[in-house]
Amino acid sequence: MRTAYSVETVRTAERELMARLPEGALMQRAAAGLAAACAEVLGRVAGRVYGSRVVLLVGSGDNGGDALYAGARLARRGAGVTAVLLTPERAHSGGLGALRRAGGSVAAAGAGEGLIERADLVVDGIVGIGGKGGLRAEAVPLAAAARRSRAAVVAVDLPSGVDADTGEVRGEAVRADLTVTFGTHKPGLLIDPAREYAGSVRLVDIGLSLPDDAAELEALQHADVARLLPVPGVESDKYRRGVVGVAAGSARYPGAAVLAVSGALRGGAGAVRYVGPAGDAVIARFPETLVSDLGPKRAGRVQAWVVGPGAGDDAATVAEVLAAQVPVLIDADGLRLADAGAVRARTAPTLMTPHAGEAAALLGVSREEVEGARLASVRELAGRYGAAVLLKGSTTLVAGPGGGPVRVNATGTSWLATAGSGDVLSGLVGSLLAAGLSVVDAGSAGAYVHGLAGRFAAEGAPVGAHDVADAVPGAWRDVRGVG
Ligand SMILES: NC(=O)C1=CN([C@@H]2O[C@H](COP(=O)(O)OP(=O)(O)OC[C@H]3O[C@@H](n4cnc5c(N)ncnc54)[C@H](O)[C@@H]3O)[C@@H](O)[C@H]2O)[C@@H](O)CC1
Ligand SMILES: Nc1ncnc2c1ncn2[C@@H]1O[C@H](COP(=O)(O)OP(=O)(O)O)[C@@H](O)[C@H]1O
Ligand SMILES: [K+]
Repeated sequence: MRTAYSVETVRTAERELMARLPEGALMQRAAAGLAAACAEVLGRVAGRVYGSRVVLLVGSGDNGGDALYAGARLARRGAGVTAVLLTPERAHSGGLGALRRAGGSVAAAGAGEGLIERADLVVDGIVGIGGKGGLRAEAVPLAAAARRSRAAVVAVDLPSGVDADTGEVRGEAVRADLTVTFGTHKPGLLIDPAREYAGSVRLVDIGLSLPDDAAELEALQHADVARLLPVPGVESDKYRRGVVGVAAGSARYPGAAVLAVSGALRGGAGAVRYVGPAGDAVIARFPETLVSDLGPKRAGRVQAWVVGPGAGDDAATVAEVLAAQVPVLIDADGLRLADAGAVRARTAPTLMTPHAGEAAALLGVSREEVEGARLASVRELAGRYGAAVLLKGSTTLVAGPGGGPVRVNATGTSWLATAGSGDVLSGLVGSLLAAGLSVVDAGSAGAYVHGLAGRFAAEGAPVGAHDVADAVPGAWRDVRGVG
């Protein structure tokens, strides 16, 4: 499991560690890791460190100090290192001394942009976890020059200008090819839009110890998901594996029912029960489905329900499903049709799976506001509804009903932005619920497998939602390391 911690938690852990170490030791650890990563990048872009051109963008805090000490290490290996100081009177004095002693120099006022244009590597040490808001005016032209330049950009701890705790980007920020972060991931490195600014992320261990229960974010990895995915035992039968009910589709949108069932059949439940007006279309495509036209209450036992994909205006079915004493996943039209009081009153677990537009409608804000503040939005929805919430998008977030770390999933690909792929996800996750996973585990493991399936199906070319469903077994095998 990959975890990310808030700035406050990082600061506390840093203080504790610093009290036990000689002064400056932590910064030296950070600088050593940063310099090693920069040397690798220089090997790729300039062929070697010796003789390469490195520009350090140095702000007024310790983030700039890291950049200066790393720059000193590169200068000792023969790189031509020049520091551009954003506030010369407040630059880290120890780091500046080290850089000068190693043969590095400080740029003359106004020379920054020209230097960046000719550089092989730009090291962004403008601001790290001490940053507030977007880049300040004096840093904006430098960030723009770095973007124009053919130089590689390595961000120190965080791309300057992004919010470490939320992933929000208000105003200008540095766009990095690589971010070298210290001690732990910060939430902003894992959540869009900031995640995109970070490029790839490398974690340098500086010896911080962080409490397991204080993580802000958790990102499942293959091994975590492999442990969660249900696998039938020798004594299993279809009922013991769980039956998932799918109440979806309408005369207008029969395809949503077919796609939700296609996901459900690949999600680990022993049987899929379909309820709704698209039974013929479902059976034609998936004859193994148990189809009923009696409505959710009389359709027979299920261990979990999925309601809402393509449901049109069928509020009665949504209400009937919400009255069931089993886990319920509410998606798409179901989110609009569900009575908020009925959702809050449920005693069995509930998982809501909006995309940003649906989340915006539920919260009464704009889509852009949700996309700009995903973490706050998913937590707010979970709190309001007393339900788990899976917010879809480029990084999918899953918040539990009672707080705790939010799960983040980044296995997806933008090729998944295709009509109906969310219906496949809802069926898949519903099936995992029926198999007995908790709402947060089902949502995050389902999003993981679905994202991977999207990648496998697309491989760089457009796909339809049914291709994603077809790729789920391959993703599942990949996660389990079989086949
Ligand atoms: N505390 C420690 O022991 C360690 C800290 N490390 C580094 O130290 C950083 C934190 O250092 P600081 O607490 O000094 O904080 P930063 O260096 O992140 O930033 C603080 C400074 O930036 C200015 N600033 C704030 N917002 C700005 C903005 N939007 N644009 C431009 N300037 C802005 C502030 O006026 C302040 O002077 C970490 O991100 C990491 O890089 C590492 O060396 C590891 C060890
Ligand atoms: N840019 C993106 N990058 C990665 N995944 C994405 C992106 N856009 C959408 N997705 C994923 O694709 C799926 C789309 O679901 P949704 O928006 O509900 O579509 P639909 O309602 O058409 O089924 C979700 O799993 C979502 O996380
Ligand atoms: K930085």
